[in-house]
Amino acid sequence: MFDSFFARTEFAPWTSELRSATVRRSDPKRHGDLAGWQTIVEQLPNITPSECHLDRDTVTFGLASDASAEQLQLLHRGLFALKPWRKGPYQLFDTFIDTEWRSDWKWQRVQPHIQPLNDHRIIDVGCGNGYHCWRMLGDGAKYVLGIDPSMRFVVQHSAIQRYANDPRFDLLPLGIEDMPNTMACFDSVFSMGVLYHRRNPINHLFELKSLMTPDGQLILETLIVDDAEDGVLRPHDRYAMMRNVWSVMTPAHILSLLEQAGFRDAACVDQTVTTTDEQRRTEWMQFHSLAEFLDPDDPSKTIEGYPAPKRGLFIARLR
Ligand SMILES: Nc1ncnc2c1ncn2[C@@H]1O[C@H](C[S@+](CC[C@H]([NH3+])C(=O)[O-])CC(=O)[O-])[C@@H](O)[C@H]1O
Repeated sequence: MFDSFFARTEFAPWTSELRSATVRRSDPKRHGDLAGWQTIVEQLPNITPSECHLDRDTVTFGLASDASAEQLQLLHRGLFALKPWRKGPYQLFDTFIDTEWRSDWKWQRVQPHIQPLNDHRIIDVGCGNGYHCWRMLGDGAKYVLGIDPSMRFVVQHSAIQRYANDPRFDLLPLGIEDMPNTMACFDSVFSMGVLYHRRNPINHLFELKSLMTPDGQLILETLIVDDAEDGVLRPHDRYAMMRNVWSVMTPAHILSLLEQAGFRDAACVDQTVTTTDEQRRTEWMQFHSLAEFLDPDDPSKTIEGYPAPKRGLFIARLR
């Protein structure tokens, strides 16, 4: 499943460390459902897409006319069985995957503020099933490595790669903590929606820094709050029903952490409140979504009484 990454010579110095972590993370004993998901992917029909579009809001592989009615039905059934699909949207032949998130909206906020990605080698930390990685390739990136510890998302990616068959994109089942700290070879380092999941935020910034080339750019996107004591809101238990949110910081606090971690020219270039149009329940993600995580009497608050989710986008460099 991960052979294409391990065949790349430019990562040879780190291959053995990354291979051990990949084997450990994808151990079927840790994931009761993994074998079943892999069988679903193996049983997807063989169809060759006549065209692919990575530069569209809906990342698209193939046309309905590329396959028989029976193949289209098998494809739809297989992809649907891999739900919940959180990040997208995607179109595979005649199947439209209407994901929980309009991830294209985030990309529209990011794209105008970053250095062109032409010929960049990129890492996307916490990439989910890889929606934004496809968009990076659509914007001219040379190669994208996505990492995400969730095996379900890795398997969803392998279903898409079955049709995309694109050697410029690998997704490994890794957390940022699995990455070697000497792998400074990425021109753009993306960390979107991960910082608040890390117990030690400045440590996360150092981890990201260690992956960057000296001229590289950091694109950091995370939950923010307008005000908090000492700049940090630490949810007591859950935040918008999420268990693993350790801290939500003010933009000023995040900028100061970036400076402490040795980044230059750090700027907060966008702040956007997440709406129930951007994150919502769909046929492809049938669990509760943002509408159920907000106070029904006051949608400016989460159900726990904290400020409702707002996201900040930060750009920084090393020199
Ligand atoms: N230690 C970790 N290391 C790496 N990834 C992690 C870790 N812990 C959790 N994740 C992964 O980080 C992702 C966070 S979602 C953002 C997805 C995409 N980036 C987006 O911007 O839409 C949050 C959101 O919904 O915004 C999930 O896929 C986790 O599995």
